[in-house]
Amino acid sequence: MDTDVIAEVWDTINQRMEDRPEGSYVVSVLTHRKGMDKALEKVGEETTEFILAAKNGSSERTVEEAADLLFHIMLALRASGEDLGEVLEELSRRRH
Ligand SMILES: N=c1c2ncn([C@@H]3O[C@H](COP(=O)(O)OP(=O)(O)OP(=O)(O)O)[C@@H](O)[C@H]3O)c2ncn1[C@@H]1O[C@H](COP(=O)(O)O)[C@@H](O)[C@H]1O
Repeated sequence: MDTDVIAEVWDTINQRMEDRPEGSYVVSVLTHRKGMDKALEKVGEETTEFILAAKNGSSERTVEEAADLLFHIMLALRASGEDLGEVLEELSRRRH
């Protein structure tokens, strides 16, 4: 399982906010006029889509929607000024 991809995507999100390249989805969400609400709105949408996919029993859609949800949670974390590393450490502390 490639767990490094989470850290890599987080780094890309931070890099996009430094470089602000044209056409970047990350930049479009994180600089939206609605501010953090845009990222939170996307988390809400993707949560609903994930629930529907899981309830419908579609394996492919469930995987895709879970990826969308995880990604948008990362964007919302960044919009909140939180560090993904702290979340991963919290998860790590809960292991028993
Ligand atoms: N993982 C993702 C990722 N997952 C989903 N998305 C985008 O999220 C958007 C929203 O998905 P929706 O399901 O809501 O689809 P939609 O029909 O386009 O809906 P709306 O955006 O119009 O509301 C889509 O445009 C997808 O392209 C992503 N965009 C970027 N990434 C990662 O972020 C990195 C930086 O992306 P850029 O900022 O675009 O360079 C990429 O290299 C990827 O690693």
